[in-house]
Amino acid sequence: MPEFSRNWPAPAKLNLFLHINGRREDGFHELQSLFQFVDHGDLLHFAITDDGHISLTPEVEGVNHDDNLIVRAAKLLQQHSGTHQGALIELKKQLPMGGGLGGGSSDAATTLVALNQLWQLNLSVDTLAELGLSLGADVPVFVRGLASVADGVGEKLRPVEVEEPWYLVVAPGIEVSTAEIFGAPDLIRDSAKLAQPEFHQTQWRNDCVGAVIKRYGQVANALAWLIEYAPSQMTGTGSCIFGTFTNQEDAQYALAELPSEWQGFVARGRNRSPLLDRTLQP
Ligand SMILES: C[C@](O)(CO)[C@H](O)COP(=O)(O)OP(=O)(O)OC[C@H]1O[C@@H](n2ccc(N)nc2=O)[C@H](O)[C@@H]1O
Ligand SMILES: Nc1ncnc2c1ncn2[C@@H]1O[C@H](COP(=O)(O)OP(=O)(O)OP(=O)(O)O)[C@@H](O)[C@H]1O
Repeated sequence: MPEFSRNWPAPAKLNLFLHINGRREDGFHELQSLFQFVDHGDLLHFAITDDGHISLTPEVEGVNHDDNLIVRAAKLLQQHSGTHQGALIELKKQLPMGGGLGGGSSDAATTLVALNQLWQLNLSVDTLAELGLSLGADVPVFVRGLASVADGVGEKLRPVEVEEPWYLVVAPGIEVSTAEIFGAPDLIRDSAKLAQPEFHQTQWRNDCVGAVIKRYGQVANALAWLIEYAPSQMTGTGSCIFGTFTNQEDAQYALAELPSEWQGFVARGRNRSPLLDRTLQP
């Protein structure tokens, strides 16, 4: 049996705010968003081989092997570096998919960072982030591992230090189509650009939430429930929502009351991702 390098974290992200400032000619939206990580996510294990083959177990339900962002990230790294090494990859999927937690993007970033180290490629973080961008808009922030304000169409990142509260994340059990929400005629897309939006906490909001709750009743119901316990918001284009708590006990208390039709977890906000911490370990 090949030896596995275990427990590479692929944490979830939350968009603490998502302000949409305009729509470009090509249909993409100018936005400002604050990304923070949490200490909960998927876990990946890697064993290095010398046959060039990439395998992933178990398969992710509903995603073809070659479409999986983990496999695509590994193959992209092979192509870019010219290495003949391969990898057996095990995935412990814990994050709900299509929920705005960025699980697929985070898995891809962790694969890039871990294989760069294990294949001894010595590619820079800038190079890995650039490769990651070709896989998805949210991959670079996971590669860099620092809470950041994104600007432009999400590609410009500026690291920031913000509070690290406890969150109760609730998954209403449905997938929201990002393209549908960005295409919605009623989407708010004229928010003012703020010079340093992280300083204006009272103005933090998600401009997509109105368009989402109008179309997805489960998100509206979950938000109405959570807001009774804590200030609550949606992440990305949903469907997941999060309540912000000053301590773990209160978040756990609310989780214990969660209606059985929804899933949820309690996690701590992190300005430095668990992946960044892991890269410093053997
Ligand atoms: C908005 C965020 O949820 C913030 O975390 C993400 O950046 C969305 O990332 P994602 O789910 O990987 O979505 P992408 O595959 O990049 O984009 C899906 C679709 O959303 C729309 N889209 C996305 C980003 C953006 N700045 N403007 C857009 O209009 C486009 O129609 C695009 O085709
Ligand atoms: N390893 C993977 N894990 C999850 N989804 C994957 C993976 N590889 C490919 N996908 C595809 O990516 C889609 C989006 O998954 P993901 O969990 O990243 O969504 P999300 O949390 O809504 O992300 P975002 O916040 O970027 O919108 C899935 O529906 C699935 O088809």
